[in-house]
Amino acid sequence: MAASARVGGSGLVLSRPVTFVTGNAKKLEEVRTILGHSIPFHSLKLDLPELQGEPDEISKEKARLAAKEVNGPVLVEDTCLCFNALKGLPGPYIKWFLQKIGHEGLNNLLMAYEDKSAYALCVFSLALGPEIEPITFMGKTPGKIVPPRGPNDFGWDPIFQPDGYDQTYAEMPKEEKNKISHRARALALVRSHFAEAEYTFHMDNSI
Ligand SMILES: O=P(O)(O)OP(=O)(O)OP(=O)(O)OC[C@H]1O[C@@H](n2cnc3c(O)ncnc32)[C@H](O)[C@@H]1O
Ligand SMILES: [Mg+2]
Repeated sequence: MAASARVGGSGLVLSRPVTFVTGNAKKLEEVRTILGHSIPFHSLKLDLPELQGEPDEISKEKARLAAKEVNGPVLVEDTCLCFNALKGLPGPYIKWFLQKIGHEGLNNLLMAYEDKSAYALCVFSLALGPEIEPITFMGKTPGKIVPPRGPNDFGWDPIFQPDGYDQTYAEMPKEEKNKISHRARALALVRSHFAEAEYTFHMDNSI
């Protein structure tokens, strides 16, 4: 199946709609809610390798790998939770830290420091095809790390309290999180990009 992109009348014409590739059902749920019908996309559940490096490079490489797998336009995202006292760590390695030491262990990492401030960072990368250099979009929400409060249904939500709120991500209504989250901020940029680029998506594989 050929996947290609070419410049059309007002913007790039793509061989098919964008596929959002993630192994995380909660991410997908938030992306669907935040984007609504503003960008047409499919989703594909695929566990891509957990890469190392700077957040934007990890996200770009993830997009390159996903575009090869899908052989077409893809959107991926990588989320980091960065502690200022630890110079940005665990950052992109938060998944393993959370899995191994949990909410309590993450709080304990900051025990020796007065500074409990942190930020949630979301980096989306859009690759229009396997041979096309990905473009990245970053969203950041500052806050602090607190002992867990609220339902434990999405990652580190119970221990992240965004600045200006007395609730953690887990305690606040989903609509509220989706207004101010790292993911919502990054997706606002993705949406502006799509609005400006005026891509046309074809279901026809022959272009
Ligand atoms: O397939 P992908 O998209 O990579 O999904 P993932 O679960 O592996 O996600 P990441 O590699 O981006 O790792 C981020 C970790 O942070 C968690 N996470 C991501 N977004 C979150 C959010 O908005 N709130 C709380 N936890 C989040 C997620 O469950 C992971 O443990
Ligand atoms: Mg991952």
